[in-house]
Amino acid sequence: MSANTPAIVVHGLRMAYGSKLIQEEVSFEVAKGSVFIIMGGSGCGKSTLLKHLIGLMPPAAGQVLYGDHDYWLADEAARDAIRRRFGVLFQGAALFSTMTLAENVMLPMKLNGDRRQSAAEQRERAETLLELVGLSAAADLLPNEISGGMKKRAGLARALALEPEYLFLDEPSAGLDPISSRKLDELILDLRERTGAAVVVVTHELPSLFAIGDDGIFLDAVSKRPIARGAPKQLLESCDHPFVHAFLRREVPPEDVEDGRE
Ligand SMILES: Nc1ncnc2c1ncn2[C@@H]1O[C@H](COP(=O)(O)OP(=O)(O)OP(=O)(O)O)[C@@H](O)[C@H]1O
Repeated sequence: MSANTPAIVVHGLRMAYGSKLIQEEVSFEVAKGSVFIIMGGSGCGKSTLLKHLIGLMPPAAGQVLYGDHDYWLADEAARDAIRRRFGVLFQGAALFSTMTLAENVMLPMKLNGDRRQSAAEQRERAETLLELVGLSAAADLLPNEISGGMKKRAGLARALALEPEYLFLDEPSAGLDPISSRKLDELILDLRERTGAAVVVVTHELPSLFAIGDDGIFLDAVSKRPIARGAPKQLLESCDHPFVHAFLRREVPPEDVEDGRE
C-alpha cells in the first residue's frame, strides 16, 4: 500500500432500513492524517453511515475499503483485525459507570490489547492517555463525579487506548459549552498531528466543523444523496446548493428548499 493510498474508501454505498432508502451513491475517500466531517440535516443518515463504517451494520450495497480490504466482504477474522485498528467515541461517551476513568481506558487493552502487557503497564498507558486529554488528576474518579466535557475527553482517551489508525467521533461536542467544545477541537487536531490517524467526525456544530474539518461530505435527506463534497470552509465559500448554503451560514432556507426535511 503506497503512502498516498487513502485510509478509507467508500464506494457506491446504498443505505437503507428494510425497504426505506436512506442514502444512495455515497462515495468518498478519507486521506490519512485528515479530519473528515459527515454533515447534513437531521435524519439524513449521518449516524447510519457511521454504523456502516465501524462495522455495526452492513450497507444495502457498495463498498467500505480499509487499505486493500473490503470490510463487508472480509471474513470475520479479517473484520476483527480491521476493527482492532478503530477507536470510537460514541455519543455521550458511553463510559462504564461502575469503573473509574483509568479502568474505562484500560478496558480495550484488557479485551483486545497485547496479551503480554501487564496490568501495571496497562495502568501506566491509561495514565499517559488521561494526561494527554488533561485528566491526569481524575484517573481514579467515577464517571458520575466528572463533568460532561471531562466525560468526552475520557471517552477520547479510551478510544485511543489501542493506538487506532482510524478514529470515529459521533457528535463529540454535543452538549458541551463553547469553551469545552473549543478545547475538544484543539485536542482532536493535536491527536491527528501526533498519531497520524484518519479521523471521521459526525457533527453539526458549525464552529467545530469549520475548525477541524479538512474534508467532508454533505448528505441530503430529500434527494437521498450527497449534495456536496469538500472542506467545510471551502463549501462555505463556494457551495451554491441552497440547503448547504443556508445550513453552513445558520440561516433558514427558502421554504421550497425545506420541504420534506425533518
Ligand atoms: N433502526 C432503524 N430503523 C428504521 N429507520 C431508522 C433506524 N434508525 C434510523 N432510522 C431512520 O433513518 C434515517 C436516518 O437516521 P440517522 O440517525 O442515521 O440520521 P442522522 O443524520 O444521524 O440524524 P440526526 O442528526 O437527527 O442524529 C432517519 O429517518 C431515521 O428515522
